[in-house]
Amino acid sequence: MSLLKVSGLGKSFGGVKAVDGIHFELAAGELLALIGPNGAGKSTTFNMVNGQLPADAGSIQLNGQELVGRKPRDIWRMGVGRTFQIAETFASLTVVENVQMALISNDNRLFAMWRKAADHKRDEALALLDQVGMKSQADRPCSVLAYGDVKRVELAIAMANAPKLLLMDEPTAGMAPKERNELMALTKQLVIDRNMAVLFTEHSMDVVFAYADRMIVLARGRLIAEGKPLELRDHPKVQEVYFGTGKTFEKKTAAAAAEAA
Ligand SMILES: Nc1ncnc2c1ncn2[C@@H]1O[C@H](COP(=O)(O)OP(=O)(O)OP(=O)(O)O)[C@@H](O)[C@H]1O
Repeated sequence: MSLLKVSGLGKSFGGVKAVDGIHFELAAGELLALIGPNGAGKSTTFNMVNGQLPADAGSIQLNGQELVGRKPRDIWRMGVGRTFQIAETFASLTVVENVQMALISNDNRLFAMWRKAADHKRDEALALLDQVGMKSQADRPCSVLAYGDVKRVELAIAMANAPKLLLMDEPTAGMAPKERNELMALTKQLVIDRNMAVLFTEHSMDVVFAYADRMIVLARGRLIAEGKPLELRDHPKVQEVYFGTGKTFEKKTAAAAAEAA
């Protein structure tokens, strides 16, 4: 059975059908890219999956349990996580303190306890940092980290809730190609090690082709294609929606095709 099953999902804003009856599934251990040009409905879909936006129509099931109609906090407790950027106020905390905060909040402990409990969950936080390669920088303030390292800490924070499904909205935005590849390779490793599913939006086709197990393509709220990235590369509808946006897929050269075979 799929971990996530989305059927007939729809949302309109005034007369605009932002998401128009889409269906897709996602299995544990899978990285699924959600792509599409600006205004295609990607953010609206994300916001319905984690409960920030109520759906007008359709169903979103996690392990057979309906998410539509539930509050974001309940959906988070059921195992749907989301990466959030470390807020400015948290930049003053150290790397390990940021992860401890996430663990404490997951335990529903009062924030007020924090000051008295600086060691609380430290070992657990260090174990999470180890998984993202940031244990050695645990006691540095987040404010001094390189951008790629901040992204790793954000991943560790998202892991504190042990999500079954992690939503990542443009995880590699603003990153240089090397950092981008490192972050996605790490994400893929976490997906495998934890048998977790990831749904991510991405503007870089290089990232999608290199790391996504499957991709779904939205255009004007409709799902126009679904499949393995390299199989969809030359799909006429996918070519069409990207045409003129500067993000057209390049046709594979004979040499590249031979290399991939
Ligand atoms: N709160 C809102 N109120 C009114 N219209 C909205 C709202 N949110 C989204 N829309 C409209 O719904 C459509 C889909 O928007 P959405 O943000 O989901 O697209 P997207 O694929 O995430 O785009 P981008 O890549 O630019 O972030 C667009 O036409 C957008 O203008």
